[in-house]
Amino acid sequence: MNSQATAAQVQTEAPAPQGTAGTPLVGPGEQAKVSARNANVYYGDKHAIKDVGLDIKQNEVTAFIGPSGCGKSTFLRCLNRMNDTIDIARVTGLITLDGEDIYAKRVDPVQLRARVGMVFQKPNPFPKSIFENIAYGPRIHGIARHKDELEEIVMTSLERAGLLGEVKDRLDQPGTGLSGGQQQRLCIARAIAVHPEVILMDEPCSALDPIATAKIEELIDELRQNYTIVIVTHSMQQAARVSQRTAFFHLGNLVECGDTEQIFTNPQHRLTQGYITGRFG
Ligand SMILES: Nc1ncnc2c1ncn2[C@@H]1O[C@H](COP(=O)(O)OP(=O)(O)OP(=O)(O)O)[C@@H](O)[C@H]1O
Repeated sequence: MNSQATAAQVQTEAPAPQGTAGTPLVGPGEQAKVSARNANVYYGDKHAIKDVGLDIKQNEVTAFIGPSGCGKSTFLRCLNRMNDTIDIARVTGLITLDGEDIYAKRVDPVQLRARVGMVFQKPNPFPKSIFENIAYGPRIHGIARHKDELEEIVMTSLERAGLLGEVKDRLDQPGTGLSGGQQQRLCIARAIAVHPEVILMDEPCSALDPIATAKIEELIDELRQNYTIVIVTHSMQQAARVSQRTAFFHLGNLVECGDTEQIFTNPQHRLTQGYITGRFG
């Protein structure tokens, strides 16, 4: 695209992004794995997420970027009802998984969170053995019927999380004794063990060194063959490396969402351009 066209397409108005509140964002014939329409989140009087509409495609990595406090984590938590655990949080609008309203009365949030797993900023293994960290979820969700099956799930999950080789001889040792990067991969293995369809990651590398970060990024790329992944990140380099789609948030608005390459090379909104070029944020 030439620079004239680019300049013409960069909007100069304040963030009232067209098409983010309710229009379908996936192409014709495409089914979004997760969709939001007119999603709002309030913490008491504070309006933290404002009329957001977004489609998340299956087997892709979608990155949420934007300045601190813009609502990335709040919106991420809408996608598996983690905001339910915050007393003052209120969510309105429609959020669907495979077309079904996840806030419908019949939906059990615990079952939902097995389908839409979460990995947090700080690795948070349970104070139990490596084996038990993984086995706990399948056991309480009734996924494994007997011991052999449980062992199989633990091994497969560790393998998929790229951790099996490092821990196979110490499965009975505490998960908290692993390095930070290993702990985060253990948390990813724990999420995988209950057979999720979507994995939400809230700044999963922010507590890790560059080598551990690179391992998690490689893992994210592998995992998207089998899962739909949404990642909140402060690192634009990370968003560019791991995601196929990027959504830029600002002051609770979804300003722009598109192919990652387009967002980073040809953003449509001046706020996105300002953020990715480091002019604010
Ligand atoms: N539990 C809460 N109670 C009240 N306000 C909250 C709560 N959590 C978040 N907020 C507010 O909602 C807004 C969005 O916060 P959120 O953590 O979602 O932003 P973020 O983009 O993820 O920020 P960061 O990049 O710094 O993690 C902020 O103004 C924040 O202060």
